Amino acid sequence: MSAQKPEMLWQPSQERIASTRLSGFMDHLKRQYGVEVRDYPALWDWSRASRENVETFWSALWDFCGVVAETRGDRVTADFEKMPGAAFFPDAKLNFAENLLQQQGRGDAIVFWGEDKVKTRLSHDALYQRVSKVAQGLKEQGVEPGDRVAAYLPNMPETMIVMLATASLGAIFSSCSPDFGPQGVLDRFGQIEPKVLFAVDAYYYNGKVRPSAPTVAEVVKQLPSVQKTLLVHYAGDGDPSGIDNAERMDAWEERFPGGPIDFVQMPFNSPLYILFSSGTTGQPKCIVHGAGGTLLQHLKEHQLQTDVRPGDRTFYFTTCGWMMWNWLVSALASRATVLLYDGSPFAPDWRILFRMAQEEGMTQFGTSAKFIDALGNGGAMPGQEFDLSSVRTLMSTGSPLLAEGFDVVYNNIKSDICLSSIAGGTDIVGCFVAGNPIGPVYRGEIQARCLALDVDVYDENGQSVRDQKGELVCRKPFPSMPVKFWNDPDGTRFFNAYFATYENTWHHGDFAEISSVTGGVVIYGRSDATLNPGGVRIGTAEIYRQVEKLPEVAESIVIGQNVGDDQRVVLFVHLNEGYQLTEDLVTRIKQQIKSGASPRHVPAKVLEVPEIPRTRSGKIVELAVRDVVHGNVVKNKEALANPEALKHFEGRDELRD
Ligand SMILES: CC(=O)CC(=O)O
Repeated sequence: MSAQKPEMLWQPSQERIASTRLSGFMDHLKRQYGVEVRDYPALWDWSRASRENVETFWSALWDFCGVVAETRGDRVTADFEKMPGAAFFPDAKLNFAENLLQQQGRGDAIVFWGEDKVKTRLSHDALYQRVSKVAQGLKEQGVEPGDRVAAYLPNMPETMIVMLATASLGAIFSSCSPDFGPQGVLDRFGQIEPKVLFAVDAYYYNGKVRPSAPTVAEVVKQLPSVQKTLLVHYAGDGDPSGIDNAERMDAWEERFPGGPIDFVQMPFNSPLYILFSSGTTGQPKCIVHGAGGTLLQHLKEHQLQTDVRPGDRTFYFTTCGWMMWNWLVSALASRATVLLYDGSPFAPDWRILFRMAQEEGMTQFGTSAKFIDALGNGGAMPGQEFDLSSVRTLMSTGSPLLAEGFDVVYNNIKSDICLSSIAGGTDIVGCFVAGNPIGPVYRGEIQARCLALDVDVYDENGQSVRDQKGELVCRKPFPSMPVKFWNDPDGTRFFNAYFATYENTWHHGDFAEISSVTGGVVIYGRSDATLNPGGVRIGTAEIYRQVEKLPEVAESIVIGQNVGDDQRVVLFVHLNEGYQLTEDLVTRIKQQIKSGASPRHVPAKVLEVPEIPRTRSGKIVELAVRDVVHGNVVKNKEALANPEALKHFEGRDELRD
């Protein structure tokens, strides 16, 4: 990125700015704390400048969002100068579920679509009662604070109910989507030893029923910690008889009377979730997130970065095996309705999510860069076919949204919309960089660094740089840092994951750049996948951006292959139907990369593959492909949605010379 202003694609009107939660928060800061800032850049700068400001920010956010707690305590931070080690609200006691169950009445708490087959909705009162019953059932089962409850469930209301019931007891919730096979589930739940398992009988994907009960039966046999399994009846026959110690969840739940929930008040940092790293380089890491940190981080991201308002209807396309599920469900705490969708986003075709947006009055539409690319490549024009007037914000994550993806959103979906490309991930159950509802959107740029996060980009010497690629870091503590890794008693794995590179600084592992002109951010890929031909670091997204401009290319994956003491860039392309990788196409691909990026980016080899391997949450796996090309074992193929695709990269003659 040069120090130039990219094209501005959208700017909020003055009325819109005035109506945002963020403007309300800025007023609150002014009235309560005398902090006066004119715009987002000034607010961000103030919010992370010193310990005092960070503390004021989080205190103000707590009040502004109306956090419910038994006690907040006087201290906002302890050991602030230590990373790891710093703590937020060390004297506070609260319950996460209580904060998400504040609304009452017959309005929608959850709306659920299971592809085009199932539509259900649950009111706030009904949700509360179901959570109450399940919490009573879990209590009878002996679940106590700190115990683990696991869910092998689709993205359906029961998953939220189980999570809320677990959290109401101060226990720890962990989930895995039902597309994982037995080994994938055991690699995850085997490490955390849940006491109770909730699992689905079958689910829908791409119009077909996919049975899960046989996997559940196999998993339960190898998970001795599980004392009881509750089978959720969804797309199967609901028969639990083949599973040890299993019962149907609906019948079990009905045995309990419900009524007021006794929310156990827990320390701010008590574990709420265990999330799993993708596990493509070994056993998945079990990342433990705290109740208070998750709550505050999501309140901030929803209300201030995404403008979620009371009465909104918030949607993110996700499974419950991805942290965007945890992110989405917290929207209840901002008094929004949560819209859940389970299945393929193309079932029966690309229209389904836009139909949901129109029929359900969606206000925030969350998706992935890959979905936006697919719409663009397929020439879909959702804005012409659907009334998307309710949708104010469109979010994208999963991989960097390239500049062309911004065009698809504004040309094909909606012109008056805040496009928030967001990035962070499982490690922080949230974002480092995200939207700014009161500022402009520039083509190809993430709008802003998130409030109260001292995000920067460092060069290899640990110096802050602008308009230059480097490592994304965070220089001060923040509430949603993980509490710890499970089974890491001395914290060594935790330290090595984030704090070993720069002293007292979070090293995130994204290769990124901050513009000195707009303050926007571009992410060029994961830093462990960067290419290094001739000693120059190149982010993989720099290459994807060029290659995917060619209509023949459906997708691509690029790696650095070690040859002698150097590295060469090898690009694999998956072509759209009807095309072949002719010499002419290879020349045009190289030409596009050379003119669009630089001669250094041009791959030494361009090879065709019929499929690109990806994780179950849709991320292409450059490191796994790199391993295969170098003849190394891919450690955890269970993490992949299509592990068989790896064989197309193995032993390729073209890569022997
Ligand atoms: C917010 C994110 O960064 C989500 C992801 O891509 O994992």
